[in-house]
Amino acid sequence: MTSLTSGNAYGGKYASELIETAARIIAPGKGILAADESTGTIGKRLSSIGVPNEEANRRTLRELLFTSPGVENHISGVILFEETLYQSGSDGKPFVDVLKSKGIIPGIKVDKGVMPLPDTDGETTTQGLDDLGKRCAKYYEAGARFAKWRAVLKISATAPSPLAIHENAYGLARYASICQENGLVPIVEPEILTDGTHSIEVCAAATERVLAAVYKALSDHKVLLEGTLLKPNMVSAGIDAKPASTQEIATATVRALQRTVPPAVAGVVFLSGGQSEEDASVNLDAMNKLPGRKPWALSFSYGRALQASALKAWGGKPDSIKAAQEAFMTRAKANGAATIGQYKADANGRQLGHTDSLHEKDYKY
Ligand SMILES: O=P(O)(O)OC[C@H]1O[C@](O)(COP(=O)(O)O)[C@@H](O)[C@@H]1O
Repeated sequence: MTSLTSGNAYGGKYASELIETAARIIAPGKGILAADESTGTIGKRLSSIGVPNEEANRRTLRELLFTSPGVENHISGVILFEETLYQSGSDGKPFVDVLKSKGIIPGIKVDKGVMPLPDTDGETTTQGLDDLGKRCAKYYEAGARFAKWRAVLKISATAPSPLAIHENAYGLARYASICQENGLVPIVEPEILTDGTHSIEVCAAATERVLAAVYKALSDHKVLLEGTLLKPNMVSAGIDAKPASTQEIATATVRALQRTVPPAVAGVVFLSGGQSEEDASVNLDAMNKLPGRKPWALSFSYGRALQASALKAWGGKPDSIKAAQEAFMTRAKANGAATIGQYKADANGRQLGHTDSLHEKDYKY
C-alpha cells in the first residue's frame, strides 16, 4: 500500500508524528487557546484592566488560564509566546509540564511580526524566516509540538494585491516546510483583517484568492497537508459595513473553504478576528451545523474570544482568579460544543457570552 507520506509531500522522519499531533489537536469537542500575544499585544490587554505589562502579571494571567479546572476537556492545544514556553508557574512547575500533564499540547508563535511592503496600500509581509530552523529545533526540544505564523492581509480598493498575496503565501509555505522538517505542526494563518466598508461578497472573493494561493505555495514547498492546520478568518462584511447574518457568514466561509482547501488538510482552526465572544461561538457552531461537504474538522484557535470575559473578571486581583477561570471555562466549553454543532444559548434563549465587539482597528501588531 502507498504510504500516507509518499507522493509530492514531506516524508521525512517526523511525518507520522506530525499527522498524529494534528489529529490530536482537532479532536471533536476541543480546540486551541491562542495565548501567544507578543509583549506589545498582551500589554494592550493588561492596560485595558489597569494592570502593568510586567513579567509577573503576564505569568499570572497565563497561569490562571492553564490551570483552570477542567480546561483539558475543551482545549487540546495552547499557543505560547517564547517567554511563556520557558516560564514556570507560581509553584515552580514549568508551564510546558503543566499543559502536558493535562494532555494539552504546547505550541509556539514563531513569526516576528510584520513589515510594510513598500508602494502598496499599507500591506505587509511577515518576518522571522532567517533563523527559523534553529528556533524550531530548540522549541521542539523544549516540548512544543506545533507552531503558528501569522500573515496579515487587508481589503481595500487595491488590496489584497497580487504582490501581497504571493509574498505572504510563499512566506507561509516556507515557514510550514521548515516547521515540518523540525517536528512542529505548522498552523498556517493568512488573516484577512475586517477593517473596511466592504460587503461579505468582497471578503469571500478575497479569501478564496488568498487561500488558493496559499495551497499552491504549500504544494510547491512539498508540505505534508495532513500534518498542517489552517487558521483563517471567517468570511464576513467589513467592520464598517452592514453586518452579515450568522447564516450568511457560515455559508460563505464554508463555501470559500470548499473551493480552496484540499481534503487532506487535517483541520481548520478559525481566528476570532475581533468578533464578540458570542459571535465567535455562534458562527463556528453554525458552520458545523451546515449540511454539505466538510472534509476537515472546523474548530477554533481564539485569542480575544476566549479571554475577554476572563480578563475583565480577573482585573488583576488575586481574589478574582476563580471568577476569571469560570469565565474562561464558559467560553472554552461553548466553543468546544460549537466544534460539534452543539452550542446552545441558555434555556431562555439568552446568549451566554459577551456580545461586545473585540475589534481593534488595523490589528497588525
Ligand atoms: O499581534 P500578536 O501579538 O501576534 O497577536 C496576534 C493574535 O492573533 C491571533 O493570531 C488570533 O487572535 P484572535 O482570535 O484574537 O483574532 C492570536 O493567536 C494572537 O495572539
